Amino acid sequence: MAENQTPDILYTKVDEAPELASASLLPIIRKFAAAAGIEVGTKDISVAGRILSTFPEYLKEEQRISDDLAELGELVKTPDANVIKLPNISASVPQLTAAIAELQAQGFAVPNYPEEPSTDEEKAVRAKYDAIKGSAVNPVLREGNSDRRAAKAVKNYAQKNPHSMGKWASDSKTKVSSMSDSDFFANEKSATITAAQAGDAKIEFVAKDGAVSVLKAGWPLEEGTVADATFMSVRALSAFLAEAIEDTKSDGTMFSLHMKATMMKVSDPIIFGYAVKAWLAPVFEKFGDEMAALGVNVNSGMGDLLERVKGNAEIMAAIEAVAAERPAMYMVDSDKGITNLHVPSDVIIDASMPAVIRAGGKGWDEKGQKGDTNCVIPDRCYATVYDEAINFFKANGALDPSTAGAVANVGLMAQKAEEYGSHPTTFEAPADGEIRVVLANGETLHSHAVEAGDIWRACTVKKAPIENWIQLALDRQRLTGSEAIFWLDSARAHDAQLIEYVKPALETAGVADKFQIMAPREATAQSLKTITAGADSIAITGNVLRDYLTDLFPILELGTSAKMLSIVKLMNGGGLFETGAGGSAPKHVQQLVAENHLRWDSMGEFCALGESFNFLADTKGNAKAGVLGAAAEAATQGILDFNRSPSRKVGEPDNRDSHYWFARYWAEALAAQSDYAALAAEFAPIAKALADGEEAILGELAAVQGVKVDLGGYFNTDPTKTAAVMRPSATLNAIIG
Ligand SMILES: NC(=O)C1=CN([C@@H]2O[C@H](COP(=O)(O)OP(=O)(O)OC[C@H]3O[C@@H](n4cnc5c(N)ncnc54)[C@H](OP(=O)(O)O)[C@@H]3O)[C@@H](O)[C@H]2O)C=CC1
Ligand SMILES: O=C(O)CCC(=O)C(=O)O
Ligand SMILES: [Mg+2]
Repeated sequence: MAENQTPDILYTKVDEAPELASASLLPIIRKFAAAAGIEVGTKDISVAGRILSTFPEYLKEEQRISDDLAELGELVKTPDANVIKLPNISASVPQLTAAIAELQAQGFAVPNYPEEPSTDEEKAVRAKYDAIKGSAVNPVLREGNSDRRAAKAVKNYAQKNPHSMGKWASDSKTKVSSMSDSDFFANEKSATITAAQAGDAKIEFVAKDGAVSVLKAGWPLEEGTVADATFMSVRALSAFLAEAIEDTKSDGTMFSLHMKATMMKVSDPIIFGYAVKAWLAPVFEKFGDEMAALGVNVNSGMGDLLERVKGNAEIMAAIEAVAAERPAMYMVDSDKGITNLHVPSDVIIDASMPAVIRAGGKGWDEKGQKGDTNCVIPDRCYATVYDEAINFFKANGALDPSTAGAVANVGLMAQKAEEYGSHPTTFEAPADGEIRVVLANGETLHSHAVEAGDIWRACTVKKAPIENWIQLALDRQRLTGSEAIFWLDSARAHDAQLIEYVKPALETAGVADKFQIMAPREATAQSLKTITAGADSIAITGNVLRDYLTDLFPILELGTSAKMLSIVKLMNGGGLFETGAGGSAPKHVQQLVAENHLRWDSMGEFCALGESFNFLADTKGNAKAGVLGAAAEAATQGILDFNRSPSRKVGEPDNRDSHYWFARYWAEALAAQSDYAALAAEFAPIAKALADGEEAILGELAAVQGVKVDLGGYFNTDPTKTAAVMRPSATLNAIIG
């Protein structure tokens, strides 16, 4: 590779558990790749990295770093992209402010997050931080639709080694509660943009007196784009939340709220804030002004609120008095007193609802007791999936992972598709009035009468991504012969527009009989029936259901979504290989710091690695990459066959042990192959050294566990300290270099 050229493969530097894992795994990957002349570069997309690259003017020359996310965002639009993307933090405001404080303490003079920006400078800083906040990475890199599924070997392993499942009682009181009206589902309008309507649209607010203000101008709508608008009435939301709290109390269950405040970074923290307000309603009635003066912002959660009011004994007493009257609360960490409402990013629906369902409908309350829970999901667009799953398991008992088939997913994700691209077009109504979408030709596309504070949003999905998604579905169905269902609700405005694309495409391809179109509730019931019978199904879904289902089904089938294969065929020809379908597992970092055991499972990385090398082989005719890819697949199989995945408990093999085994099986497979004699010769002594060193290496890895460790930071760890913690085997390091 010539200098200054993009490396053959780019591996992302992220945060939390997967980044710790990289400190051990990446040196191994680099060594093996280098032997085949393949360069593996890195790009920093961590939240700390994004903060530092955004504020060069606040930093000393030597502290400045490049804007790697912007560079990657360009690269994924080219056929040369070959990116291995690990999960990264999508920061809520409390996470963002914690990261800022840590960087400042480390000597980086980045500005504070302006809670209430007033000067122009503060407003500019706030706008920059808002671009770092929430799901700021994935939508930039996802220039393709997603193909998420369990590799055959992973699925076979799960069937042979079924994980534990909670029991579902038919009289379980666990349920899903949603609004019955005035939510996003009820108010949705959708249309497909015609040639005459295409061009830069704007979003306007029309006050009661007729005054028009522009909420967003220059909003490009291309021909063929499906453009939606909807809103949630906050008056109805507040009434619903108050009722849900009372209902939970009379059920004798615990209250839980499941949102996606990270990807839906504008709307969902607001909804979360209304829940905090509803929970503490009597306190707000009495002390609303005092709390406002103390800078309370409910959208940041109860944790932030308590921090601000803790000096006021009266308010604290009022909060305690309310707690005594409330139902039990679903906890994030009952030992530490962290509730569901503490931080908006602690309970994230895609991971949290499957965890409840896998546990047999159970959560943990303040006393650390297991119990049934009222799962509050205000909007109905997708809540029906969980409602139906819960009904299904109440009626049929828990899924049996030893016999269950698999639900794979083909997700419409490219180019900020659907709700997950809506944050720049989400607004709180400034007053009572009307919000409308006005097209380039002057026509009003959608309009809604709103009340002050209502959460209005518009979102789009473009024609080329829709067509690409349908094609991907056709390909996956043809390759597998599985049941294939488009999860689309003909009674929902947006879905009805998509069906207008899907039906003719299926007819043209002559495969209409191989696909079904079902609303999410019916599709859930059908898919669960199919996998219960041991067969497979392909869920062809929009972006939100892609996210939800690729945690739900793997967590039920495999025990975790960490083992998913997550391929994004980029629309311009490149490849983005996401590792797993889960997140950055903050719990795992806490455990590592407390007892030097990292239970992160790198199966997602292993699967992505094989795919990435194979892709390099296919697209660049790099035969050596193909050999490395096949050997990486054999190593992945070895991890499964010999049970080398990390254990959850200190004192047992962890993430680092699994990397040793991966390196060993990889080297053995390379030494054994005959396609490239030179590679075999190069890896034979490495394989031998790894085998000869087994006892020493495993001993050195085991010896370090059980004590506290220091990483020199949380968001911006010290690379030397992290490497020392994650690479504690001198014997292994001597072989890997
Ligand atoms: N693609 C991406 O970039 C994604 C990023 N995120 C971000 O990650 C953070 C945490 O999100 P959260 O919703 O809590 O989800 P996580 O998936 O990080 O955590 C949920 C649980 O899943 C299990 N888990 C996840 N990955 C692994 C793994 N590789 N090995 C073993 N177990 C695993 C762990 O459970 P156990 O208790 O069993 O160990 C973990 O505590 C947030 O900042 C979120 O925004 C979230 C999803 C995707
Ligand atoms: O980008 C994010 O915030 C989370 C992404 C996610 O959960 C997913 O893609 O499954
Ligand atoms: Mg997800």
